[in-house]
Amino acid sequence: MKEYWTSLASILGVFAFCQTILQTVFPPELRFASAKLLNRIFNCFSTYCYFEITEIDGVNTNELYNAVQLYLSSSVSITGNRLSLTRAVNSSAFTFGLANNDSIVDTFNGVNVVWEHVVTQRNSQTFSWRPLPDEKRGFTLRIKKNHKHLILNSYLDYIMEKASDIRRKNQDRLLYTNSRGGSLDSRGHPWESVPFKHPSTFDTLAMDPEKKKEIMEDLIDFANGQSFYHKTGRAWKRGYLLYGPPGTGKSSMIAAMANFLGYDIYDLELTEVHNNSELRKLLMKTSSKSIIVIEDIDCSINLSNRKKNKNNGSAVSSVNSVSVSSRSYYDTGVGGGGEENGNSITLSGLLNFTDGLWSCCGSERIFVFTTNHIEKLDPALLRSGRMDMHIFMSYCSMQALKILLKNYLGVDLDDSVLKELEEVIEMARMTPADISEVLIKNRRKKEKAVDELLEILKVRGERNGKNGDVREKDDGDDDEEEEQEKRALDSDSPKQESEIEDDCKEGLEEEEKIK
Ligand SMILES: Nc1ncnc2c1ncn2[C@@H]1O[C@H](COP(=O)(O)OP(=O)(O)OP(=O)(O)O)[C@@H](O)[C@H]1O
Ligand SMILES: [Mg+2]
Repeated sequence: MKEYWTSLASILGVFAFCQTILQTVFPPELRFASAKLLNRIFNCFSTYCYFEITEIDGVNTNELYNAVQLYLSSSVSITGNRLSLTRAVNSSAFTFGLANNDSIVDTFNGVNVVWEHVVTQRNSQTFSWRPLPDEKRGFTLRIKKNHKHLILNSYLDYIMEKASDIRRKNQDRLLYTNSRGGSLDSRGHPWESVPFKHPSTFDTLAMDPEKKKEIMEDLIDFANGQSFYHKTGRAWKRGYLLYGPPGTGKSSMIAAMANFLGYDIYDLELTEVHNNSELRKLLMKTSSKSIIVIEDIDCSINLSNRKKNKNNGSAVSSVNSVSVSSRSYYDTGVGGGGEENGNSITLSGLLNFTDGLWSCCGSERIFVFTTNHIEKLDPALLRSGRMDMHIFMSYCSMQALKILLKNYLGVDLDDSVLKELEEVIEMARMTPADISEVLIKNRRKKEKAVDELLEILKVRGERNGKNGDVREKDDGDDDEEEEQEKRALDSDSPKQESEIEDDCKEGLEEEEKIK
């Protein structure tokens, strides 16, 4: 041991001596190069190697830095003496961290490594096309050279995995939005986030239990399907289309999905996206284990079917255009849309977003589109691979009503009352949103709630019966669902503008009636 210390002292002595010689002998312009050379020589004799993990890697935020920070936060909270303590805006969780320029020893597979948190002031003259934080932060990992190949890769994988576990467990899941348009924040992110705290779950969701079970199983299969997707050569992603009248629980279903899987939500506001490349950049900045949502896809953008040019008898696909709603509904951009004007995204851009090469630049991602009018969507958008599962959110059925009664009033009703409700529920065509309003209003007086609900259902049922806009009971929701989908999927031929106009009017009239 004594010999070891003696040789170490002599090496350091030689190093200091060489540096002094350099300072005095070499002119200042050569000093930097000679110091670098000396460092290299010293590194050859050192038994350690060092890895710098900077917070910002060129122009992008370094995911590994965030992962290390989170990973170390779990161990420093137990072992550290001097800790930094942070709480992100709108977050309910405190995060421990290594204090600036402090270090900690970690052990992996019996090997000790040292992490140092290095914080320096950023040179104010550094040129950057976007604002950078004042401080330059990074972690330095020190590993013995002979352990490097043994642990480095598996250790980093382990850190990434552990960090995402911690993130999911400790941190609030996040709801991201692109409301800032395409502009980036100081860390290079186009998305803004807030903690996601929607209380909707599959338990609170009122819908047919069989259908609910099917969706839950599909989600579980997806989340556990890494090896399956790999084996079959498919990108690990899945698309769900939720369609049905307003107030039937489409947004609630998305929240329930996110809560069920523990995923973040990216709520993509298409009207804020200016062109295809911006759409691609947004996609690239989404993380794995997330749900990417485009709500009311038929309203936020103007979808024209893939127009077929019937000239010369041949069906040629022309401009596949999706114009943002800042333009008029009927200004579909045909012939004039596209990326050229710099202010519209094209249908092919949207299709590639969901199923192109770029769509798999991350993994384990779910796309959810919602619409009140499935028939207005281009069949290309609905095909399997893009929207793998089409889920019809229907008016309140008896099964769904039972769930609402249980959740809102906390009671199982008598068979006689249930029978009365069953007789009128289908004909009334009320949405779960309408029904829950009645129940919320009277939640302290349960009997009154049921009486009032029965009354309203009867009145609505009679009115619908008189208007004749409800088919026979046995014609039910399934048929409606099938018919809507069939219409949407069969509509390969383009709609005339007059047809679109009729659709739109019909939709508005229907919504008025529902209200
Ligand atoms: N199936 C349902 N189960 C439980 N609650 C529901 C359901 N549908 C609607 N609700 C209630 O109604 C409210 C509105 O529902 P939600 O926003 O999910 O409807 P939506 O289908 O997304 O409507 P829109 O098409 O207008 O966006 C929710 O806050 C929820 O409380
Ligand atoms: Mg909604």
